[in-house]
Amino acid sequence: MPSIPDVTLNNGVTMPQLGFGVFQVPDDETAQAVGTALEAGYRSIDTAAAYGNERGVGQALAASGIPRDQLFVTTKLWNDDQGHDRALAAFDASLERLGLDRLDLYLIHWPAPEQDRYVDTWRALERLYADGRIRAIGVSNFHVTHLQRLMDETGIVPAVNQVELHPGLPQVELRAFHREHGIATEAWSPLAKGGLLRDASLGRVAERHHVTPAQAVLRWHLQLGNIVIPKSVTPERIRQNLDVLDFTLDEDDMATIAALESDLRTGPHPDTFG
Ligand SMILES: NC(=O)C1=CN([C@@H]2O[C@H](COP(=O)(O)OP(=O)(O)OC[C@H]3O[C@@H](n4cnc5c(N)ncnc54)[C@H](OP(=O)(O)O)[C@@H]3O)[C@@H](O)[C@H]2O)C=CC1
Ligand SMILES: O=C(O)C(=O)[C@@H](O)[C@H](O)C(=O)CO
Repeated sequence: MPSIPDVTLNNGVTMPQLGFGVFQVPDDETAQAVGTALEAGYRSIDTAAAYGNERGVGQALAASGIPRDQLFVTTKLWNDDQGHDRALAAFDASLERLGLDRLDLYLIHWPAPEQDRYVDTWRALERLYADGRIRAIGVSNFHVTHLQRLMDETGIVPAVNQVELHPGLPQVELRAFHREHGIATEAWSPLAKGGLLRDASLGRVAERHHVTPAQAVLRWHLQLGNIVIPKSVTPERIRQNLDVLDFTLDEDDMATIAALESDLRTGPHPDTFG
């Protein structure tokens, strides 16, 4: 199987374009799922303090025997821990649960605009970055207004914005803003939580390439330049979602998948959540 391509972030750090997400995987099942993913070839793992499974992720990383510099670990700061000092403490707690002394990517999970603390929180992440405790810092679920404010008030451009993104919600304008400012786009729920996979037109694209609908959707993301972190607890699907590197969708295929746009949101709205 070809190797997973890297994306170079705006500070020069490289991140695998295809990783493994663990939302809603219970902590005591996480080590097994992440272990299967690492065995299959994934090297990037996406978790969050809010998922309650950082310990399970850490156990799998430790058990894998894979050298630390070949792994890319992301976790996220939960909304209750926003604010400068709380963020510093939350970071220490996440690292302790993960069993790591350094993180690859730390994200503010949601802007939680009603709290109005994401700029202060961002300054804490900048400090952790300056101290060499995180290789890259970014945000999640930020819209253009939130990104613009961070950049205006701090001058530091996030390396990554992880947002809900799939054919039903392709985030065309946000992706254009990211491109303009050198922010990498990371797609959460890249499979729309499984919701679009029975679509007939998607099925025809998949059939043409002898792949599954999920593989066609992941390939669509990769060709758009998105970083993806599909989640599965099913070993066969974990392996299948990685096997998307040796076929290419043509323009018609890409357009067919793009036509699934329907303003579909599977998660909360960033302007009102948190
Ligand atoms: N920053 C944020 O706010 C958010 C971040 N995320 C991150 O993004 C990751 C992925 O998003 P998530 O919401 O989990 O949803 P996904 O879009 O990755 O879909 C996961 C669902 O699709 C199923 N599935 C996976 N692979 C296949 C396949 N090949 N064929 C058919 N069905 C499949 C899974 O089932 P099964 O497991 O039973 O195999 C599961 O039900 C999360 O795990 C998390 O890391 C997610 C939500 C919000
Ligand atoms: O999975 C995540 O990372 C999320 O932030 C969301 O799932 C979010 O917590 C949510 O769906 C709350 O209802």
